[in-house]
Amino acid sequence: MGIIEKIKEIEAEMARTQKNKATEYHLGQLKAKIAKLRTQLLEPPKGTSGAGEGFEVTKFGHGRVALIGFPSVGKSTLLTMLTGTHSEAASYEFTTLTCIPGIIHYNDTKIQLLDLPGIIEGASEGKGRGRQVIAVSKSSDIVLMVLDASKSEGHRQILTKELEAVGLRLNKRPPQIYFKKKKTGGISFNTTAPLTHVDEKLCYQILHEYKIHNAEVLFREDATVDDLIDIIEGNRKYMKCVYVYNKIDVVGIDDVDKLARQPNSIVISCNLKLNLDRLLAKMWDEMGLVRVYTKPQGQQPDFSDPVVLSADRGGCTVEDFCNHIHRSLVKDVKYVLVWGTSARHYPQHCGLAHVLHDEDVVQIVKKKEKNDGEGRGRFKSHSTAPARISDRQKKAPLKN
Ligand SMILES: Nc1nc2c(ncn2[C@@H]2O[C@H](COP(=O)(O)OP(=O)(O)OP(=O)(O)O)[C@@H](O)[C@H]2O)c(=O)[nH]1
Ligand SMILES: [K+]
Ligand SMILES: [Mg+2]
Repeated sequence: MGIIEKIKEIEAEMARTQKNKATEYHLGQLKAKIAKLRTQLLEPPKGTSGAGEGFEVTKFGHGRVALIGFPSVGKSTLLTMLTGTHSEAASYEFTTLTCIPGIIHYNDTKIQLLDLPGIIEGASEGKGRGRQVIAVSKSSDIVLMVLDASKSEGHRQILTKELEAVGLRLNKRPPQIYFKKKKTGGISFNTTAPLTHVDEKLCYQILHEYKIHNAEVLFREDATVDDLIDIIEGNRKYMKCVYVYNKIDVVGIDDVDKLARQPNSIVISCNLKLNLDRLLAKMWDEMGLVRVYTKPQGQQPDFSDPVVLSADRGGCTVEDFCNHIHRSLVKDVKYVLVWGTSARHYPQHCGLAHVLHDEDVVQIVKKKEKNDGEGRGRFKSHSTAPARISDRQKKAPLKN
């Protein structure tokens, strides 16, 4: 029996089983069995990288965004509008068959946008080009789930389920469960919050299913069996997702209003060019990119050429900033001067661990270089509340 058949069989057994206190342990075990099989399913076939022909697109720019959605919701139309790269659009389904990259220039950063074939129910089990599409989505920083505003709301749930089945968790944070496998000592089960979904016995059973007999488990919140399985599997990817409802030109205003009020959602029309600027702003915000401008001593920073950092990709500390400029720079740094919202006063003397904010300005002071003392003077005299540098910059140049 193939893996998919095995999953189907267990799903059928779960559907047959009544949900109550007595069956709780059995159902938990079945969930773990399915999770194990799904992980097996994700392993790329031997001798391939998993992406497949037409899907191996080189990463480019400061971040990557994937367009995911049912066929003919307008993904390719949107890519063409936002990037200027042409991607074939037509009224028939499965017009797009490969991954088509385009570039969005926004806020002095470059974002790679990927158009993908439409996916359908069963994508996680390999229907259509589901597996390739999912592999590409996992490689991106955020997902834009494109939906047809005139079609069933159920599409969003179906797609979310398909992505969950392959280990993607949209707009969720990792469960607050500490888990560590041990060599000996048995299972130690602890909790710092009252649990209503999982008890010690259920936890043991799930671990047993994974053949884990020595481990430390600490629940820091009222997590579920699914959360526990996610932590044990350890291969989940937590991603931001913006729900993009396209084609609002063919929907009544009341329905548009309802969709627009849902969390993480934005309503657009490619045909009428409606709201595309708000979509870009939302996308950019969700990516959490941090632009840092370098200021050479005695000169103004170049505000058109930021170093772009990200908390999700590599981090946003002064050290990350230095490593971005040059790998060997960190060891020469004495301290840095920082202007911007991360600084308590201008300029603030900061060490390598200081966390930078978007639009901060940084001047590096190297170990052997003599500091002229100007920084310290300003440290005392300047107590203005930090503001975005780009706003301040228009009024007065930065000294140092
Ligand atoms: N009414 C309306 N139609 C749109 C809009 N955007 C795209 N379309 C139409 O929707 C159809 C499908 O567009 P595509 O861009 O090919 O959709 P897709 O999601 O890339 O489709 P596949 O590649 O087949 O998955 C085309 O006929 C578009 O002209 C819109 O804002 N409003
Ligand atoms: K289409
Ligand atoms: Mg398309």
